[in-house]
Amino acid sequence: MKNEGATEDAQHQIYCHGPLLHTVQMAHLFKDSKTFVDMKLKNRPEKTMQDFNKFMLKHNNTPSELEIRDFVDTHFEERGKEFEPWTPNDWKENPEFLSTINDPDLRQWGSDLNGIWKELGRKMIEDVHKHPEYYSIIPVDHPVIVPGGRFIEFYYWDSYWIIRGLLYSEMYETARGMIENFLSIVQRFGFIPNGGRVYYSGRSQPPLLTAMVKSYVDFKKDYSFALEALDMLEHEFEYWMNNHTVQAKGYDVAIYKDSSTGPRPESYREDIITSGAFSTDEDKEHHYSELKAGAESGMDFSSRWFINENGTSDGDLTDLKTRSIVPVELNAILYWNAKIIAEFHDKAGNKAKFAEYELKAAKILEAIQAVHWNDEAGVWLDYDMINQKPRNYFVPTNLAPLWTGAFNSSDSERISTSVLKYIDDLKLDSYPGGVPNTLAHTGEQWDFPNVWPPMQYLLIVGLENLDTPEAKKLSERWGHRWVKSNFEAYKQTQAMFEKYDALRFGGHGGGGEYEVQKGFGWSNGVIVELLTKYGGDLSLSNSAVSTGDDAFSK
Ligand SMILES: OC[C@H]1O[C@H](O[C@H]2O[C@H](CO)[C@@H](O)[C@H](O)[C@H]2O)[C@H](O)[C@@H](O)[C@@H]1O
Repeated sequence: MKNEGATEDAQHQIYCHGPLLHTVQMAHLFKDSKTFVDMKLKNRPEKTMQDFNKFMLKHNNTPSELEIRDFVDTHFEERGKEFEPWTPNDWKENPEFLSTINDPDLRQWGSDLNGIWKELGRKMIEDVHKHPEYYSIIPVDHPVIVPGGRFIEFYYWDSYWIIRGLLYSEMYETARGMIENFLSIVQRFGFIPNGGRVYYSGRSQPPLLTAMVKSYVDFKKDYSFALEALDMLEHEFEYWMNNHTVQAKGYDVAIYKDSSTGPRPESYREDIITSGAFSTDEDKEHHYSELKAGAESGMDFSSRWFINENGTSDGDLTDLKTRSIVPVELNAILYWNAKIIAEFHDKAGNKAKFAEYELKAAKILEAIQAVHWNDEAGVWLDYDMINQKPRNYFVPTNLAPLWTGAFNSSDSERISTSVLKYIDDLKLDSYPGGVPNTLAHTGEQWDFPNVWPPMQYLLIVGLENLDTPEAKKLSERWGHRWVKSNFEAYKQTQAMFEKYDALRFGGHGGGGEYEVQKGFGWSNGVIVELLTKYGGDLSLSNSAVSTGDDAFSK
């Protein structure tokens, strides 16, 4: 019988940490560091490690780049070997949402986006299930829709917007399969890794599985699925509450963090380079943890996570202090999870469990009010635990409680007035390409001028949830502008991008450590939903683009 522990250990020594990973990644054989950790092994992991040890001995521990390339060629297959061609069974040429779109060009675009689901589908070959140790991919039973480009596996938070898009496209079986994969992953790992690779298994991403189940259940009116999922949803919720909470201002609040050691395997060289600013191994290790916590937030990377010596957000990656910042949206999402779990228990008639989760939600809401709400700014703010003060910097997530319902609806009028004033003061409505993620120009991809689809969605839905005429009007304006700007980019390039440019109507984003990616899962999901929402009255002929002059009613 094979020693499974030793096999897993060897697999992790190749894909997650150790001298083989270090040697190959530092040789810079591939333009994108992620390429190597996605490659399949030609031999069992133990044999690969034995060969590597002999190889290092033979070359006196200093092999040349050519020799390392030769080692990789003889021991690894090119990336992508884990998948087989797949067309989703439930793909429909003409889902209902298309017929609700009046403008013919927008309708054609909606149809193109519906077609892209087929290109983004990935099904694993049987061998992955039989011999998972040869791969870095995490085996799952059902096919998935991936973000696209370099991202050829599932990503946790991306899947929320992808699944909603699939539901609007009536691809119920694919959407449900993706959720079932996640439920089985919670069973196996206790939580959901950042993405579908073993090298992502020290961290997660914003916990949106419960909201995915809620979306599915609302679309299909199928509460039985919610009840089947309940155990695992509770399990994931408890994972976050038990492993990711700290005390701030006397309240239990959640933060992003990571449980592994060393650089990110998929960006190994990049992390070694930035860690050069630190002299001790301990400081380097802290830096890696901050980077991985940033990746867990999904906003990798952003000045949002910088705290410099003066307690401000000016700086660079060496100032990352992700683990010392209490993020608004994470707590707002956990509140949402508790409320949804309570609702599912209520449906199931579990009175005690319903009350238990209502209480958990109420406690989180209290913490959000006390730690994040800021009267002076008029919105919620992240909290700096080092300097024990709020971080008054713009991020769309400052409005996250509106999206997840983590506010008292009886306060809507008051919140609406202050949030709209905040938006006005910061001139957030003045950007032709959408609301930027921050107002800081750092060159990092989650900073100015990049605009991210999930964050536009958060703002549009959040303002709408405020349910005041002014907030709803702005929500619709931003929704229309987002659709038109994405359409313009698509018209010019025939592509959907992972991020866009606030400064250019129809411009795509850039910056950060990898090239801007096309595809793109969450971008398509958001537009399919917005086309369904606005398609009846949205017209391209009236395509004047606001630069803020006709901003929401003042
Ligand atoms: O390889 C660098 C990083 O890439 C991922 O992050 C970015 O893409 C993800 C997929 O679209 C998205 O979920 C994330 O918000 C983006 O910043 C990956 O998630 C990171 O862990 C990885 O280090």
